[in-house]
Amino acid sequence: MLPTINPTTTQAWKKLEAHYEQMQAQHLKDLFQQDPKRFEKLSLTFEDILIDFSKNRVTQETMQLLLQLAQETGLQEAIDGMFSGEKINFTEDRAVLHVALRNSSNSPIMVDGKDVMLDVNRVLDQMKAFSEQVISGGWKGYTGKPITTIVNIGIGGSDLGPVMVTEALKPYQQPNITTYFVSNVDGTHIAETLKKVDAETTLFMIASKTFTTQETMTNAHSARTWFLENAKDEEHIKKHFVAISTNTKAVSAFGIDPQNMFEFWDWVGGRYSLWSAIGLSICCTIGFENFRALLDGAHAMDQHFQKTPFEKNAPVILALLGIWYNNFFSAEAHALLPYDQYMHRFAAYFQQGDMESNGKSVDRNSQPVNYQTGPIIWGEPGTNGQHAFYQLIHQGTKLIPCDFLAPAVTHNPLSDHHPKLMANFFAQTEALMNGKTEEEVLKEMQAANLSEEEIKSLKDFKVFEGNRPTNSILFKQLTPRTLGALLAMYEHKIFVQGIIWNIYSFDQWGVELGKQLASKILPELLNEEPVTSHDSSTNGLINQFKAFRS
Ligand SMILES: O=P(O)(O)OC[C@H]1O[C@@](O)(CO)[C@@H](O)[C@@H]1O
Repeated sequence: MLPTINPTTTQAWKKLEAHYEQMQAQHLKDLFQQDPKRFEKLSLTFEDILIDFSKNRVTQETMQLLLQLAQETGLQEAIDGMFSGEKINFTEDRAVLHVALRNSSNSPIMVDGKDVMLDVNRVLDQMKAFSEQVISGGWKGYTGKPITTIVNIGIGGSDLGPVMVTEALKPYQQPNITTYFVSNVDGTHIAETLKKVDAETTLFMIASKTFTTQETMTNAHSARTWFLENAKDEEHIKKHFVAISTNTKAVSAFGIDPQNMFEFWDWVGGRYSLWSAIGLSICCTIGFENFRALLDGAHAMDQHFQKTPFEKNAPVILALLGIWYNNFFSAEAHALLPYDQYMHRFAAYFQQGDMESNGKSVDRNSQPVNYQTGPIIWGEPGTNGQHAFYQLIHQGTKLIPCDFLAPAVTHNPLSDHHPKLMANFFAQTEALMNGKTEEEVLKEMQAANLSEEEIKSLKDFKVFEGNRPTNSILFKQLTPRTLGALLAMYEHKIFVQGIIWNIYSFDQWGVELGKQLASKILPELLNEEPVTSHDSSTNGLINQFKAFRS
C-alpha cells in the first residue's frame, strides 16, 4: 500500500510556507551574485544529459526543505512499492510496471506470483521478428507486394507516444517505411489519411489497450471497410491488420487473427504504454534496435531513479521544484519548451502523461484535497514559442515555470541554424532570470536618442521584472537512448509529485463521464425529432445542429 500522508500536515510543508514568505522577495540575480558556484551546486548530469536547475527561485535551504518533504511523505517506500510490483494503482487494483517493459537487467518482477519478465521478453521477441519482417519487405500484402506504409489507429496513450517518438526520432526512420497515425473519431482524420495510402502495401495497426475505445473502433471499422472495397476478400485482412491490446476476445471478434495480436497487460497504463507492444509502430518505423536503445535509455533512468539519493536524483529534483511553484508560488501551469523541432509533440505527450495522472482532487484517504495538485502542461518548440506566447511568460501576470530542452549537436548541421537556435535557447532563460531594470531601459533609450517625452511615455512598458524560473536540460544529441532517458525522467517526476500530493496517479476516472453522456446523446442525433431531455443549452445546441443539417 502507498503511504497516505497529507503533505500539508508535514513539518516540511509548514517550514516551506514560512520559507516562501522570505523567498518571495529574493531575486535570482542576487542569488547568482552571492554564490559564484551556484551553477555547480544546482545542476546534475545523467549520462550525456545536463540538468541545470540553478535558475530556480531556491536556496540550499529551499532544497533541503523540499527533500525533507519527500522524506516525510514516504517517497522511498512508494518507489520501492512501484518497482516491486505492488498494486499501487489502488482503485483499479493493478500494479504499475511500465518499468518492467524496459527492464533489460531482467531482474524478476512478480505480479500475482508470476515473473512478468517472461511475457515481456516474449512480446519483445515477437515485435522484433515482426518489425524486421516488415522492414525487410518479407511481410507481403494480398497482391504480393511488400508493406511500405504503416497506419497506426489509436488514441490517447495508444497514439501520443508513438507519434511523439517517431517524430522525435525521424533521423532514424527506415527509408522504405512511411507511418501515419489516425486518432480522432472525426471522419476527416481517417479520410485524409486513406487518400494517401495504397491498400496493397498498407498495414493497419489497431492499437487499443481495451479494444473498446469508441474512436479507435470506429476508425478501425472504417479502415476495414475501405480495405475490403479494394481487396474484396476478407481472407486478406490478416495480411493487412494487426492488433495491439490486452483484450484478445475483442480482437478476435473484430476479425483479427490472434496470431497477429501483440499483447500487453493491465499493469501497463495507457499513458505509460509506448514501451509496450503499443510501440510496434515505432519498431516498424525506426527499427527494433533503435526501439531497444529507447528502452535501454529509459531503463538507465529507472535505475538512476531507484538508486540515487534524492538530492542528486533528477526526477525527484524536478518534481520537488514543480511542487515548490505549484503549491507555494501558486503557479498553475508548467511549460515544456524543446528547442528541437523533432520534439514538437513532446509537450502534447506529457499533457496526457501529467494531467491524466495528476489531475485529481481526491486524496489517497478518499478525502477532497485542500491544496493544488497537477499543473496545466503546455508548450511548443523553440524558437516558435518566442513568437507566440513568450510575451506572457516574460511580462505577464502569471508565473510560468519553464523547462527548456535542447541538443548540443543537431542532426541537421545546415548553415548557422543550430548556433542561432542555441543562442536563443541560452538567451531566453538568461532573460527570464535577469529581466531588464528601469535603469537599463533608460540607458538603452537614451543611447537610441529617444526624446525625453518618448522615454517617459514608453519606458515602463520595456521593463522586465525577471526572476522567472526555468530548468535547462541540455543533452548531447537527440538519440533513441537519450530520448528514452528523458521520457522516463518525466514519467518518474510525475510519479513523485503524485506520491507527495497523496493522490492516485494511475487511474483516470475523470475521462468516463463525457463518454457516458456522449453515448446517450449519439442516438438523439440520428433522428429528426426535437430533443428536450437535457438542459436548455444542450437541447438548444442539439436542435440547432439538426436545423443546420435539415
Ligand atoms: O488504449 P485504449 O484502451 O484505446 O485507451 C485509449 C486512451 O483512452 C483513455 O482516455 C482512457 O479511456 C486513455 O487513458 C487511454 O490512453
